[in-house]
Amino acid sequence: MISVSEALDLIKTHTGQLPTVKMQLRDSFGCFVAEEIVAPISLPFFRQSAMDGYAFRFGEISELEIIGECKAGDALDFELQANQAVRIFTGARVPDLADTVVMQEHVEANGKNISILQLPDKSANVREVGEQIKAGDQVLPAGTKINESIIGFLASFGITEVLVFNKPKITLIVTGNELQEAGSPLQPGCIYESNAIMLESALKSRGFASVRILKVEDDLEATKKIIAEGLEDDMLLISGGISVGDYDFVNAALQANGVQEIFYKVNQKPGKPLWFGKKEKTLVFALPGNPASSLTCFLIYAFSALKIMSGNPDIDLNFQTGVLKHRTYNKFGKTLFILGTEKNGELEIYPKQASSMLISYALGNALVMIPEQKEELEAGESVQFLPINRN
Ligand SMILES: Nc1nc2c(c(=O)[nH]1)N[C@H]1C(S)=C(S)[C@@H](COP(=O)(O)OP(=O)(O)OC[C@H]3O[C@@H](n4cnc5c(N)ncnc54)[C@H](O)[C@@H]3O)O[C@H]1N2
Ligand code: MOO
Repeated sequence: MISVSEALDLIKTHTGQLPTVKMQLRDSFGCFVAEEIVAPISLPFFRQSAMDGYAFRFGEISELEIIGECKAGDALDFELQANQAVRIFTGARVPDLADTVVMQEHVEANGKNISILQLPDKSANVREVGEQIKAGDQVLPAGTKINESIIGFLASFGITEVLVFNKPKITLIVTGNELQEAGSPLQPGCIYESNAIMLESALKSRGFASVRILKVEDDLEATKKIIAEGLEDDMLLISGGISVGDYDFVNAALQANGVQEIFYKVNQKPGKPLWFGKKEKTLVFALPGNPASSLTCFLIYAFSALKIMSGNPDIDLNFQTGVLKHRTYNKFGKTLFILGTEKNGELEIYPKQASSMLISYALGNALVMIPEQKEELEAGESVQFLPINRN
């Protein structure tokens, strides 16, 4: 059985970035920029007043004659003399011959004249051309993730579309005869289905909004058919049916669909029977059905692949180091993923850790990784953890 790091390396080897696409700026939130963006214009594009007040030529004279008015959106210019001022408003074009704006609170207005009561510094309250950024300068390097601030900044250049890596389209197939939808009392032998909504939320909260959910009974022919449908998308996630029972049909159905197996089973707990494969552009992760196994395999493996596909340059799992609050055991000779809470770098591990349970996942904020060769860890020993459930 391969190790966690071997599995991650195989995923990296077999996963590529999706093609780039020109996307409308308004739709680009969370996408990764595929090429450097340079400023098409300088910002500000023209000299602007930063205050409501009066534009004038800085000098000795404090009594000024108002010769006109310029409000935001006007394209006017004025031939200003040293003893003249223009009434001006925030965002309006500053006359070429004016170099300073005095805010209106600092003058006394007497009809067509003003007296400056408090002289500002020379050049005060004038936003110069290119003060923020000059035409041709770099706005963003390739690989930047687009957020709301960036969308606002790009919009201020008049940019309406950006070249980004496409976001993967994902199909999630949920298998299992025992799975019942919420809304009616549980039937004998059944459980409420919870992996679909959990994985859908995990995807959506990480910016992967294109998720189609399909459900199938434990039946080989039906599983083959639904997998063929799921293979249309960039990633196929399958929950359950990947173990060795007589009613686990996913492995056989993947093979029947010509999906190439890259690995099956990782030396870890939970999530041992993870299956990873590929058919043409589609990556397939068959996640073990136990809820904690499914989520762990999603967080460690499927999410790593999604990051690569979407052009995220930060493809590593961002493990952090913390110290254990209690002695902890690993009796399995496998990499153990266990849940706990982390506070100021100290990790308290929950007592209930099982692949069938979500209780510790739901309460925890840290997925702690215990290496396979470690049988016993002392209180105070350092371990790696992945922050989870933080926002
Ligand atoms: N003889 C062996 N049996 C099992 C082995 C093994 O090596 N030899 N491995 C065990 C491990 S480890 C895991 S993990 C599970 C994985 O099984 P499957 O991927 O085939 O999953 P299922 O059998 O379909 O379901 C397992 C478990 O999870 C519940 N489940 C499934 N889907 C959902 C869902 N959508 N929502 C909520 N709960 C779900 C299901 O009812 C089962 O209880 O295999 C072990 N067996
Ligand atoms: O690998 Mo399974 O997830 O231990 O129950």
